[in-house]
Amino acid sequence: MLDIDIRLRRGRFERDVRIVEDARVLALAGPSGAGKTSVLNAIAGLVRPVSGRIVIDGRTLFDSTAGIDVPTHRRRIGYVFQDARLFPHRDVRGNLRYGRHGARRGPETFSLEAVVELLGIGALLDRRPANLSGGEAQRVAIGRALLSQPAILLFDEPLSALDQARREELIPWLQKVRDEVRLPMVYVSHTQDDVRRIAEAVHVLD
Ligand SMILES: Nc1ncnc2c1ncn2[C@@H]1O[C@H](COP(=O)(O)OP(=O)(O)OP(=O)(O)O)[C@@H](O)[C@H]1O
Repeated sequence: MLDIDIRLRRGRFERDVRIVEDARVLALAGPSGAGKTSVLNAIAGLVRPVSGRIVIDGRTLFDSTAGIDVPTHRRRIGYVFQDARLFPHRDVRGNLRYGRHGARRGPETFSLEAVVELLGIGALLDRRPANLSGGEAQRVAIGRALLSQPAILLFDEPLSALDQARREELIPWLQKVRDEVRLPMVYVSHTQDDVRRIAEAVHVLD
């Protein structure tokens, strides 16, 4: 599913990362500063590796030898961050619709109705982000990512800004997304508990 062999450089940080993994849902673990976010950003096309290749689900996104560097907007990435990063001036419906801007023309895999149903956010559609709990905001952020019709979902510590109760609330939704959308997922986390409950395999960057 994931075939990554890259050299990363971020300022003075430099390391080789090699991940060859068949599992559909992979967790990336490891200490702070190990390069987890940099790997996600390299997959998303936001950080350019010095060299190497990134192949996901048979699709080559980057290959320095072959001169391939697919632009970010063509990579079909759904990215969910620590904080939901919703637009404060738009209601939930408006935030979800924004996800479609990034979508390619063509058949829609994830419709607004299906995403609202999947994430249980129908009652929130007219609310502004300021009136959502952290967990609700993350569900909307996941919905927005799905509406961009991604081929892969990237999660960068989606629980880490939430308190324990909200984490417990969000995990079943993440499991539902994992089981129902069947996309490749790369899930970065510091904590073993959510890794164990969400991922099929773990790759440790140390
Ligand atoms: N734009 C940048 N310029 C210089 N150095 C950077 C930049 N971005 C990241 N780094 C450095 O690259 C290294 C890896 O950072 P990265 O954020 O990928 O690690 P991480 O494993 O995700 O860490 P954390 O768990 O703390 O989020 C760190 O040493 C960081 O300081």
